Amino acid sequence: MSNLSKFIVGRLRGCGYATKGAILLLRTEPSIQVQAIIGIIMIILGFCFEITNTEWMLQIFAMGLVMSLEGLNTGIEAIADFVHPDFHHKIGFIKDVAAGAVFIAAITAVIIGCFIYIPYLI
Ligand SMILES: Nc1ncnc2c1ncn2[C@@H]1O[C@H](COP(=O)(O)OP(=O)(O)OP(=O)(O)O)[C@@H](O)[C@H]1O
Repeated sequence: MSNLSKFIVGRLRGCGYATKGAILLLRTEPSIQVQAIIGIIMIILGFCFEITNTEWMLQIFAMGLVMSLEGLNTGIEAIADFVHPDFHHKIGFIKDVAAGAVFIAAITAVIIGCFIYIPYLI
């Protein structure tokens, strides 16, 4: 197999693992499930209010940002529990800052949502 073929097969395999991970997140993580439901509601609202292409881009970007950070947060929590299952203040710090990153993204998404939808409502 040539280097190019090996590269392409490797990347395709990587995409397969990543898809499996995304499905695993959606099937097992309540936070991601809630975010996915909110995302579906926002998509329906987007069609109802006929938002512009730029607004769609911002909305989809905000949703992707929150859900991808939630996935990273889940991974960090899993690593923390694996390397140190017992109580430790550093594990608490690690989990708190990872959750804090999701919170910042969620606040950002809410602000973007307000900028998009409030003008349609007033
Ligand atoms: N091993 C630990 N040592 C110290 N503090 C911890 C530990 N495990 C959890 N905590 C504290 O409890 C909080 C919640 O942790 P937990 O792992 O339950 O996260 P969670 O956000 O409830 O995750 P999920 O609901 O996705 O399982 C952490 O942010 C941290 O402050």
